[in-house]
Amino acid sequence: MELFAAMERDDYEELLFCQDKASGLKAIIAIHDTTLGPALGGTRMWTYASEEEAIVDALRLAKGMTYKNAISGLNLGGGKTVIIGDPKKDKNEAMLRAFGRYIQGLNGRYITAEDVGTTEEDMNIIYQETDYVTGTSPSYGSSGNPSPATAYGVYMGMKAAAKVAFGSDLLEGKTVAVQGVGNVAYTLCKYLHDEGAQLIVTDINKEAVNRAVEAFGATAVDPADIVGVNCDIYAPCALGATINDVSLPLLKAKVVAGAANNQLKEPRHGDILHQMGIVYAPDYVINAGGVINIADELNGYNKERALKQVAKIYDSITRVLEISSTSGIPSYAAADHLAQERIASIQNSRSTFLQNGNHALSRRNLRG
Ligand SMILES: NC(=O)C1=CN([C@@H]2O[C@H](COP(=O)(O)OP(=O)(O)OC[C@H]3O[C@@H](n4cnc5c(N)ncnc54)[C@H](O)[C@@H]3O)[C@@H](O)[C@H]2O)C=CC1
Ligand SMILES: CC(C)CC(=O)C(=O)O
Repeated sequence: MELFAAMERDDYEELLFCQDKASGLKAIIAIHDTTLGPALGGTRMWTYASEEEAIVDALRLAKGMTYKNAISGLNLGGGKTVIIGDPKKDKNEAMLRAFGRYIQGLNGRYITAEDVGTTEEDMNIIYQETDYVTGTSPSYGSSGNPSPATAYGVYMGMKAAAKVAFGSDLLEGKTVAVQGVGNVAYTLCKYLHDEGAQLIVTDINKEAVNRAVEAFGATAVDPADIVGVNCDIYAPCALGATINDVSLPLLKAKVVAGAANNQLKEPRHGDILHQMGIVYAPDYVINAGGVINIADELNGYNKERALKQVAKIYDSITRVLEISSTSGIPSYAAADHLAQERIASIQNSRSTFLQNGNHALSRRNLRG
């Protein structure tokens, strides 16, 4: 893989490879863009088939965070980490602490949190080594695991998409097919069940499926069958790239709205969804609840204030779908325009001189 070419394509700032032989740490921190502020994005631990697959995932996820944070109105840039390994077998305290020291070395350019394969307890361990970690336990004054806030945002965004597709945002009586019933999707299923939606679920983890069947009376199907089931709404809530050439012809839903990052394998799959008349709630808009919640931590966490912000995902999805409809462009493209516009407007605003610690004048004053 040509690393610099890959970074140049989407103008990444930095790619950091972190290795610690004793603990087994092999991590990749990708920082895409810090125009709006420090890069904030979670740490994913996964058993990648190859180092290249891990790098590509880190890069794609980091760029997604830049756009997510921008469109959500946050003063944060985009970054993400992947740790190569099986979170059930390979994770250990020394590894997380070694990783924490790498984050500390970035001196605030990157702030981490949970993603697939990492937990609130892991963030508490990382916190032993760095200040630049969020999603630690509430006892540390933090907002805790971001998944419930993410689920709430997905629920609100799904309602907004349903309004466009079905003329009403009521989900009662609608059938929702959920791919992956992990941390986010379990809470999402609770919201949907409470509103009277019917659930069809799948997961590669049997326990996760059983939990949703028992709690919400969901119907379970095999992972290979979920995309083709008869349903009104399809909610991808596992890993990325599941909207692709294989899944698209099978899709029967009128709406795609779920928590997973990077749902479209390639942008052209978003074009196909648009041509098929399927209402697609762009992933990084609908799943921003976790980062919106966590961003509130940086000002001293207030749950009520944070969840009010998360609820606005309903308006963000409505706006994106309106632009898509009036401009005749796919919804993912409408979202990209809005995110790019915000970054450009900050980048292009007049840069008036402000004396700060980094300027030569201040350094001279400090030296006396
Ligand atoms: N946790 C959060 O706050 C946020 C999560 N996301 C994204 O949402 C998605 C889910 O995240 P979490 O719920 O936190 O992760 P999780 O690890 O708790 O849940 C993912 C679930 O998907 C299942 N899965 C994996 N591959 C599958 C497949 N091929 N078919 C069916 N099931 C499969 C896993 O067994 C697991 O139960 C991820 O893409 C994540 O990046 C996005 C924004 C925030
Ligand atoms: C705070 C995290 C939930 C942010 C993140 O990594 C994401 O939104 O994917």
